[in-house]
Amino acid sequence: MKSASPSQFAGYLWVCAGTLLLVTVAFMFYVWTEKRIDHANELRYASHNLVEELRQSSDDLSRMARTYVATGDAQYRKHHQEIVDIREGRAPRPDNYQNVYWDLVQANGHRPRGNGVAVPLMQLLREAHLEPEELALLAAAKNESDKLASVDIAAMDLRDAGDATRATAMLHDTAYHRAKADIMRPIGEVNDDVDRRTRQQLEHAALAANMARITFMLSALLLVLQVWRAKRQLDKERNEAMARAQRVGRLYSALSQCNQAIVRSHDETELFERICRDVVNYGGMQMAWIGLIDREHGRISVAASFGGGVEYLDELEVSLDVNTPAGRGPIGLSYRSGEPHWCQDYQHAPETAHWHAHGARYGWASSAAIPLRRDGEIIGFFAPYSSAVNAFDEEVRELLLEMTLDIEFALKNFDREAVRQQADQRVHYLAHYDVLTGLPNRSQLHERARLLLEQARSSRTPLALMMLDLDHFKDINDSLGHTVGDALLSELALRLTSCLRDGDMVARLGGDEFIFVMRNLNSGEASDIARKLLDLTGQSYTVGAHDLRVSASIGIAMYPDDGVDVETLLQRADAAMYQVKRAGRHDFRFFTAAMQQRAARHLQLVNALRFALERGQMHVVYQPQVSLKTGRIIGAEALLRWATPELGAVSPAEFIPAAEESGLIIPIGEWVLRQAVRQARLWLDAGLPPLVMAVNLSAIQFRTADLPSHVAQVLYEEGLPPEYLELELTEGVAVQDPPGAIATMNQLHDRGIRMSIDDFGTGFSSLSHLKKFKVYKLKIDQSFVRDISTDTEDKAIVSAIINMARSLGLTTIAEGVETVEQLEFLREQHCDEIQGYHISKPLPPADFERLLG
Ligand SMILES: Nc1nc2c(ncn2[C@@H]2O[C@@H]3COP(=O)(O)O[C@H]4[C@@H](O)[C@H](n5cnc6c(=O)[nH]c(N)nc65)O[C@@H]4COP(=O)(O)O[C@H]3[C@H]2O)c(=O)[nH]1
Repeated sequence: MKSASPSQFAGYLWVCAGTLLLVTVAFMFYVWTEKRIDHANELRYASHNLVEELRQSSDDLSRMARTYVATGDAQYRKHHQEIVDIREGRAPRPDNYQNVYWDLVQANGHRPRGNGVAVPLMQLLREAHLEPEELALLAAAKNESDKLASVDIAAMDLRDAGDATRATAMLHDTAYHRAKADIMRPIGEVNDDVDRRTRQQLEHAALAANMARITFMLSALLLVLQVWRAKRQLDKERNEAMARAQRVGRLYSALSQCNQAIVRSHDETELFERICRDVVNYGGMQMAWIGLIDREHGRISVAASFGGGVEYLDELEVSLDVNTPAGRGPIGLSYRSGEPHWCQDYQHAPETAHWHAHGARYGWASSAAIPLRRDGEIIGFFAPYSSAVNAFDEEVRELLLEMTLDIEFALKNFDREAVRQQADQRVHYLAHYDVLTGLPNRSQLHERARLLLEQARSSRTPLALMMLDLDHFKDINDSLGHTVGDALLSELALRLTSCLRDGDMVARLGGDEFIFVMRNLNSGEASDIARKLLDLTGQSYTVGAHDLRVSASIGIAMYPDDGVDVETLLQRADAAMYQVKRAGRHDFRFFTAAMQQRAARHLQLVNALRFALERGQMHVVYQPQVSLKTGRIIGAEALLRWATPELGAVSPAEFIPAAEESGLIIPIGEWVLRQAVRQARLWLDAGLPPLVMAVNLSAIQFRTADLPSHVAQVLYEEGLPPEYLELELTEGVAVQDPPGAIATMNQLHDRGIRMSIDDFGTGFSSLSHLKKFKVYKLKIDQSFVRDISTDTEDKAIVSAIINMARSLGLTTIAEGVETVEQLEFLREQHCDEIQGYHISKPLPPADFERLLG
């Protein structure tokens, strides 16, 4: 799949050019060697001509001399002289001088014209590239010839002198012949030598020419080969360019498919699958997979795959651990470098060695590992495989990287979408569920309860709606903190859920209030379940270091008897639950019509109480407290009275609990305290006998953080010494948080304020606690006093309380004393003080003053 780069074809062209140069050089060498042969032949020819000219000139001189001697014709002597002159370079050489000078003369009857250059023959011979030995032989021959020419001249002179016979003899005698032979022999030797030398040169030149020819032919062949290769390469490159163009086109369509996949995918898994499919179908890859990092196990798990040979992944072992072979592959390398890894030759690359055998089965020839990032962190890898080596050229890499960027972009979008969906789900959850317990909240309760009611209606079956509220749960929150309270509620929610049957529901309305909606349940079964719930709630809770116990109050409303809609049933279960609370808590009750009235009354009271003080509807009355020892009034209990035009006079026994439950007891109680303290000061100022003013303090008031300082402040502002004030506390103040109650009592005591325990005997005070309380008086509840004249048990209780108080050094006062009998019994038992109608009903201040006076 790899395309040859253009430079490779250019390389081939360069090789062709080089080969062409070689061909040219070989050819030139060949031409040169051929020329060398010609040159050698030429030299040989020239040498032969010159040597021949020496021989011929010598012969011509002899012939001229002999002819002259024979004929006496002067021209021959002239010729003789001309030949000598030409040979010595004294006369110009004839234009077309042939060696046979005489023949020239004879041919046209004219003497040869001397148009050539006058050069001595010996000089020409010296320039004829002859060997020195050859030149020496020719010089010797020339010398002999010159000598013989002198003999010729002497013979011709003799002829001129008339002695033709002797002249002829001189030119034909043995000496002449011998001299001639001495000329011819070296010339022959030189000729032979030149021939031999030339032959040698020719042989060398021929050898070189052959070599040059072979070189030329071979290089020409090579050139043809190179041209063929270049042509083939060019075709290959052209084909590859076309294939690349097609592949790039495919990859672009893969990229476009990838973008479509991003748009169309709804989640990560779908996207990954589409990407793998597109890169195979459109991107020309054989197989592709996406693996995600499994950080827990330090390996890669396949998230999506597509293509031929995906079975490869079944047994694939890839890790990120550099210490294992499976962690040193392309993915491991990419993970550690943070860069894509391109393995262009899968079967031979060292990094894929671990998978060579496995990959060979599927024909992988190249592979890539491209990191996928989310928020900058590598979360996985995109791994395309190809059956061609070098599949990942620049374009493919760029496109794959672009695809990867697109995938990362999509992941970011999915994350945003997921965050948005999570936020939506969270909003939905918060709208329908209670965060602390995971139970349905009020809105979900309404929705589901409506459905359950629908079902009950259509199946004509009963349905119970129960409201469970923890007793004094606020005390746990206040004393141990909300974390402990929350933990307890969570645990409680689990317990309550365990009681549910399929299709029933429990919801938390907030605080410590839980609602159950239970289908197909008659009142008997509802009672059983309520008991079970009370039992479950009452079991101990271990929260951190605390071992806690709580109780609950449950109100039950039944469909269809008590109501047919959620609102009504809720309201009625609430009324029933309220009644349980009023009746002492830790119980369950079914709704009754009377309850409804009471609940309505309660609501009416609370609403009216809000405006009672500002509308001046309240006042305080005072009931005297008498010492049994002296019979004198030693104190007064301040008792609140409330009357409205609509409700008339309302009993404190009715409105005080309503004020406590609504929290209104705080401002009202403060008002009473101030009124009572102010009244005590007025009586002191009026010079009446000093008495202790007893003021009822609700448990809720007692638990306000700044109570001691507030009381001290009121005393200070009203100018009453603290010893004239007595706070009547109920036993309940210490039940929830004994250490806290003791601390408050200590602070009050430190400020000189007295405290008594009201209604003693009705609560759960333990003696051990009582010892720690800084109270000075116990007030025996009137329920015991009422029947002491007739009921022996009450007698015993009252007697026990008085004795116990005495042993603790506490004063006792009996309330609700209405008869002499009661008074007598109390006196017998050494009760210290009494209070009751027998002495006086609670009185307005003026009446009280009269009583004192
Ligand atoms: N049958 C009968 N009753 C007698 C007799 N002598 C006194 N009483 C009544 O007994 C109650 C005594 O007050 P308590 O036990 O503190 O019980 C009080 C007290 O707990 C609460 N209360 C009244 N005023 C206040 C107040 O200002 N603050 C607080 N926190 N509670 C108050 O309301 C309760 C009821 O108060 P009252 O209706 O005023 O009722 C008073 C009083 O009128 C008697 O011989 N026979």
